[in-house]
Amino acid sequence: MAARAGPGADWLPPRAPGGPVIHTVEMHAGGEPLRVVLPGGLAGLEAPEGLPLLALRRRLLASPELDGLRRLLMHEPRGHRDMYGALLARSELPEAAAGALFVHNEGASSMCGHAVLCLARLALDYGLRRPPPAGPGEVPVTIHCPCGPVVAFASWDGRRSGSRVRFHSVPAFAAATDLTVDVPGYGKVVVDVAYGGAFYAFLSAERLGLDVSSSKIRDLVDAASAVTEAVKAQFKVCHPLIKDVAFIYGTILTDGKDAFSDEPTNNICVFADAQVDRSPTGSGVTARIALQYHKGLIQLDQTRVFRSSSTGSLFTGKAVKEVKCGDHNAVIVEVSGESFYTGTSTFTMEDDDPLKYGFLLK
Ligand SMILES: O=C(O)[C@H]1NCC[C@@H]1O
Repeated sequence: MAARAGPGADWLPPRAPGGPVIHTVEMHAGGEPLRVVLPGGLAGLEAPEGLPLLALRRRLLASPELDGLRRLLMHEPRGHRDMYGALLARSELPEAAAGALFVHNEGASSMCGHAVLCLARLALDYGLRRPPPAGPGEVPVTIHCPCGPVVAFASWDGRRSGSRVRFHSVPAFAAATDLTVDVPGYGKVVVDVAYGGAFYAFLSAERLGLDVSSSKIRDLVDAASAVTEAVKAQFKVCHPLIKDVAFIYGTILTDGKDAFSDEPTNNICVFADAQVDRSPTGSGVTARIALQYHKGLIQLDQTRVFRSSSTGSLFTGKAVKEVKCGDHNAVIVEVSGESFYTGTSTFTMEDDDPLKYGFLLK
């Protein structure tokens, strides 16, 4: 038999009869990966006509089979502890190019800004959003996220999308400020809690005796994870409109530079199961801007630059409109950044593989 040179009819390896064959598009934004499964690409995740996205997310979280496929895609050997994914499905919102279920090493999140920066491009390039007949220009692309519809704006040159993308967040707000929590190993710690499509605890790393730019990632991850667990245990988070998003997703350690400046401010986001964002974290930038606006540290349309302390990648953020979210004074935040394609993959599995649904090193 001639050696196989590349994809063709017989390229797939021996695999479980009737087992999954999952095609993905691989992207990143600011270094944070995104493994995308297009609508219909994951058996069992089809969204019947009109099924609300949040119901589909609940089904994903409750189904051992679907969670097994999440682990197959996210965990080793096909992924790794810090892999991130978007499982796309039909949305009940007619204006949405797709519904997005964001998955990571532990489960599913409510918002993912770096993913929206990727998905706006993919929607145009893969036909989920028809490009404008008018030809080149900036194109609005609505991605239906668990936190709500997010409108992104991607450039289109008539043939393909461009790498720079921006999006307008869902209403973002400060949920608590100067909250004291007791963090095992660190004592009493003062944090803020804010929502940018997902709830995060915020504090400067120096409050934990660390430096967000020079401390070891391991030390930052351990400290941030301890803060997350403490806030989860000591603060009841709630969202006025969507109960599914009412959970502390992670902790963002900052350089403490919250007052407006033209200089970038550094942060690192630790979320899910000690997972580290390589990007500045789009939903985290959204929540940080909302917090800074709440504290009167920035004005509308003042752009700030956010740098990921893990890779140095940059996103920008600015509050563009005051809104209400229940009783909260909230803002719509515009986040911008660049996303890129890194390839495609096809994943299969063999029935007798004892690690067929993946594993994570502790
Ligand atoms: O950019 C973001 O918002 C996402 N990146 C990984 C963690 C967050 O969901």
